[in-house]
Amino acid sequence: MATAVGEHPVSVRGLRKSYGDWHAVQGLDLDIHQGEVFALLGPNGAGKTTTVEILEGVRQRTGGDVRVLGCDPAEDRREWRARIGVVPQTTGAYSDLTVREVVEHFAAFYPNPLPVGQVIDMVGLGKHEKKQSTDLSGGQARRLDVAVGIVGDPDLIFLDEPTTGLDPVARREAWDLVRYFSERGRTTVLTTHYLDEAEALCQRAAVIVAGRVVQCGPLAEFGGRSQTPTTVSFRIPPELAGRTLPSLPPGADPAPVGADGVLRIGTHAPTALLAALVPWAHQAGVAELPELRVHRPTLEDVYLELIRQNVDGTDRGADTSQLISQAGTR
Ligand SMILES: Nc1ncnc2c1ncn2[C@@H]1O[C@H](COP(=O)(O)OP(=O)(O)OP(=O)(O)O)[C@@H](O)[C@H]1O
Repeated sequence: MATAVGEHPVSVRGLRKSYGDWHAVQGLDLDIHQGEVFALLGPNGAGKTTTVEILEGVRQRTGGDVRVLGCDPAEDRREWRARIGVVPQTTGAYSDLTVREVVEHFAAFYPNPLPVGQVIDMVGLGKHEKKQSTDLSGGQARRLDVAVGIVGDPDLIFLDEPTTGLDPVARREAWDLVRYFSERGRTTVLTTHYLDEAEALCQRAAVIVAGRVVQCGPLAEFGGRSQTPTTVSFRIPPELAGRTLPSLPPGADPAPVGADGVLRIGTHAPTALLAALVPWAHQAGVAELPELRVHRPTLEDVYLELIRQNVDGTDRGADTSQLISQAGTR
């Protein structure tokens, strides 16, 4: 029952899922390591929830091999299920129970649940524990979903867009909760459209497009981010207009100045580049370079580029530009 030594908590090979003639997941491979917070990223309709629900044993797969905590999730076993926590994408309906009653009800399914009061406090519902769950606001109801997902003190937690609808403070609290489990060696699979969330919490991520993994690895290296040049840019002031640039560090690559009057220089040595530009500007009487920016590619930059390269009509009926504009905005 325990995950064998050397075995990943989640291991997927050639996963396929079809809904009729629609192939939502088309040969997906994935390994999620023990103790990591792993992000599943991708545009709407890419197959993330389908994949996660197959891993949770909620949906049946069409093909491929799946191991979760050493078991095939299609063979639903009570002890296996007790080791998994799930926060689904949609908010649960908990009928006429108070917050405390809901959490107590779910705690009873697990052999070693966390103390109910502690869980309610952890999700920030301490003040509302006597409230009917049906009377909670959208964000409070989402916190209750998280409480239900973690009360069993799971070894592996699936969080499907857990912070959608939460206010910024509640989002940070939810992040702390993920860190709490991570520090206790638990494994978390986080599906999110918030790239700042992925960057704040996750060591590694996979981007899924049209049911396939198009990129998987450490977020810091995504899309060759660590090797991509930095761009130094500034608006050219009248004093520098028409002047020849100073001698720049090797590899610096100034782009032709466009109609916006901004000079952009790609470089792997931004500090050396600035060290050349600053005395050059001072000599011309320019103490401050207007709108000076040093821009390293963000996760969002590389993500959008990945989607641009790989989108092939992921959402039925959606055109490509719509998919790109959805990416990272939800
Ligand atoms: N029960 C179903 N019957 C038919 N098609 C489905 C069903 N569930 C999902 N799909 C389709 O499978 C594709 C993948 O859906 P899925 O919910 O896995 O995407 P997702 O990546 O989680 O999207 P989102 O980011 O919008 O939550 C979509 O095109 C969706 O319409």
